[in-house]
Amino acid sequence: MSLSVELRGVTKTYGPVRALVGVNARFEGGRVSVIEGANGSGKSTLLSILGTLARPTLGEVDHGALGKTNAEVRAVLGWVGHETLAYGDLSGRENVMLAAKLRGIEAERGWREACERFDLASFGDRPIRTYSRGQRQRIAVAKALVHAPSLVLLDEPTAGLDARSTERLERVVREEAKRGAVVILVTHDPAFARVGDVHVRLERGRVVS
Ligand SMILES: Nc1ncnc2c1ncn2[C@@H]1O[C@H](COP(=O)(O)OP(=O)(O)OP(=O)(O)O)[C@@H](O)[C@H]1O
Repeated sequence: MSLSVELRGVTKTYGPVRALVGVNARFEGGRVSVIEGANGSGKSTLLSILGTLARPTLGEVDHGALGKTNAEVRAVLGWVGHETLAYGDLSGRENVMLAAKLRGIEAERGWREACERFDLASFGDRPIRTYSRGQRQRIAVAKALVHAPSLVLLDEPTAGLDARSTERLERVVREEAKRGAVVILVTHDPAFARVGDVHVRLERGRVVS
């Protein structure tokens, strides 16, 4: 069954601020969708609503076969937000293995695959608190994808990445879509945005294309 997420008339307000206004959009599995727009246009808010991490003030979100309840959707969610959540005293390897275990994946296999995919071997055994920003980001993405999630939501995933890591991430993002996942990302990087099959542009909380 093909996967999708659909928003119908989604509005999100924070007090007097209208972060999203009547958004209708459908995101299909097997494609990479890129959300674009200026600072404050509502991109992160949209991603949080798609990931069940925020609730719309008005309107509906239909996750279809991804799940009916928030818990069901979160079980198949791979999320990278602005803060890279990781245990600083544990190594990258331990962080990825823990994420794998929590998701019911065999930890060693989870690490091996992540290590190959994101080239983590050279720093994987050091504590995360000693990492550079880009190294942290690579671990964050590796952790998010360790369970082959069906819904992949990435908020500025190239933050801190060098050209080589950005290219690697582009390949990974395509692979995730190829296996059928709904992949939606936010980026300010025009070169990386070309990974998108579909582009959704927000202006002051409204979809303009
Ligand atoms: N928790 C919050 N409380 C109050 N206002 C908020 C909150 N979160 C977001 N906003 C406001 O909602 C609007 C949309 O914010 P959002 O973070 O979705 O924008 P964005 O397009 O992701 O921006 P950026 O490109 O800067 O990351 C902004 O005006 C922001 O100030």
